[in-house]
Amino acid sequence: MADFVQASLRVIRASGHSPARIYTGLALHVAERACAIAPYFLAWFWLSRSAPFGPGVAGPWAWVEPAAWLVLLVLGQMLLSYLGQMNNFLGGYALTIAYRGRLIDHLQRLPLGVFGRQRIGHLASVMTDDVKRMEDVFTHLSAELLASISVPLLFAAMLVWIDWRLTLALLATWPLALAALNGANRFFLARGVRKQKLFLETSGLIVEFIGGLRTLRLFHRAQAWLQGLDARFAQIRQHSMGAEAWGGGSVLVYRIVLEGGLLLLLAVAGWLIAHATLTPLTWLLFVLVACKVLDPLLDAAAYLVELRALVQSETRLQQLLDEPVLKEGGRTEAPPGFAVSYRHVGFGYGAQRVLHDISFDVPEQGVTAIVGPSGAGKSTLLELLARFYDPQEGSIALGGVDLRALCSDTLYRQLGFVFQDVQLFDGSVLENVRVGREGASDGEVIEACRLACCDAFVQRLPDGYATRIGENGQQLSGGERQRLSIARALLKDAPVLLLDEATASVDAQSQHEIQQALSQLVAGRTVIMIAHRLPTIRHADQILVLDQGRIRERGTHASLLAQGGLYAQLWRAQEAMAAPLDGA
Ligand SMILES: Nc1ncnc2c1ncn2[C@@H]1O[C@H](COP(=O)(O)OP(=O)(O)OP(=O)(O)O)[C@@H](O)[C@H]1O
Repeated sequence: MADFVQASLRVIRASGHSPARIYTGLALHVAERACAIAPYFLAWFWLSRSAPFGPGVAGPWAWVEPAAWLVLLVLGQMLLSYLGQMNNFLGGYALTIAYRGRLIDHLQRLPLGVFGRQRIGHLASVMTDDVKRMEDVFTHLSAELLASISVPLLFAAMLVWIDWRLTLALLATWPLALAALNGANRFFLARGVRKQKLFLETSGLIVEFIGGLRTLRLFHRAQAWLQGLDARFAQIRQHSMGAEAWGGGSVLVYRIVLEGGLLLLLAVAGWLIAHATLTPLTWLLFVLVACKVLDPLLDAAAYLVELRALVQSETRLQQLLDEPVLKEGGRTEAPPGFAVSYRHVGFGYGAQRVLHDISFDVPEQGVTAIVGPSGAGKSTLLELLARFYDPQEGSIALGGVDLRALCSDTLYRQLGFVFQDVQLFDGSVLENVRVGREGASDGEVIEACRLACCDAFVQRLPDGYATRIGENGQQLSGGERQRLSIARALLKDAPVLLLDEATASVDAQSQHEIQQALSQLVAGRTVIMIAHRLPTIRHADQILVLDQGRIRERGTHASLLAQGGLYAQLWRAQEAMAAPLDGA
């Protein structure tokens, strides 16, 4: 319970929204519950004052006052219930909207490197399922839980006043029952963490399975994956059954101990009646009320599952909120120039060191190409310039200004990107290219597409530039997607261009068209490009050869060939691969 309260308070704090409305709703719910139980005590009170139980004589109109009170209580209960619910709904939704806004804002400020593919399934689950759970808690569960707890407490307060001995008998088993419930809670919480982890891993696998189904089926691996998923489900089932068997036992103990209070009550009442110290009316009241007191407490055990889920969801959301955001620099004006310099840059993913002591300069409007074997750290080197991450050692400057001093919007305004992994959205071609520059006219977008050699294939689409291209542009070929991303970059017209050449994976005609589009794009810009096909960078001003995270060689194409080192080896290897094809 303490975990639940702390988790709820953390959510309230994180949302930055006033919880006044929720508290009002909860207070109204308690008042509503008080109206619901009041008739028992009023009946006891009137009956104990009048015949045959009390000294008074019931007149013909004696029912009028109790009836009026009853009507008043029912009306009050209805009104309080309505107002309580409204306050809880409105307050709960407003708070969770603010909380979700805070999470989205936080996500937006995380370093771009955090959104690696492996995290998308996890993030999607956290941002939908876990936030939805918070919404349910603040709009429904908290009120129901408070009602479950407040009813027994209100009853107990009244019963103590009527007969403390019977009340004591009724309450005597509560501490033991609560201890059993607490034990069950701790047990479920510990098991639940592992179960949730299994769930999250499994949903990540399902996302990956659906995303990669085409490849898996083509390679006849779908069945093997399904077996892997089945094994995961079996693990979850086994884990859940273990948890239910043991945890369910504790809940059963809680219920038995709680209901044992009824037996104790009857025994004490019998003893008191035998000693003539208890009126039959008070005995009747306690017997009637005892079940009403216990019912909500028994219900409270059922909320245990939801409380546990809430605590776990909140933990995951808090972990997300605890992820360090990208430190924003204060400088909002563009740097005075667009030369790039890396100084003693070192970087690693966790314990794995990927870049070591990297220093180089990219002159303004010059083309610097990065080549090297797979896994050498080329993409990482480029991503550091876009602040996907900050270097752990050394610094990177644009126009002489350290990237960390620049506001990220200012930095991104100076950078154009053409990466291998082109992200397209389920909108029209026009909308997708316009992502490059908000507010660009249709004419400007079409002109950029024309320069990027997109016009011909776009015209062939059913509705031309208005054609919707499906989620992530699945209706387009790799080369077409690539050219749309070049059109975007052309439209953005940023002075610095980061290019991850992807022509290796497309056919010769597409390669030619992409090359043509790129030559439009690189003109007059500071360019850093990762090159996979060495012929495309023969004319680069500078070529850096990266190997195992270190710059092994640097120079022009001719000077590197003359050196006869790694670059010359790579060149010869590519020539040898191309030769049979050229000869064919
Ligand atoms: N997000 C990440 N988390 C952990 N390790 C990563 C991540 N991205 C890359 N790596 C690792 O860092 C090393 C360098 O990767 P990087 O993608 O920078 O190399 P690369 O030279 O661009 O390779 P390629 O030419 O195959 O794309 C590799 O060992 C890779 O496994």
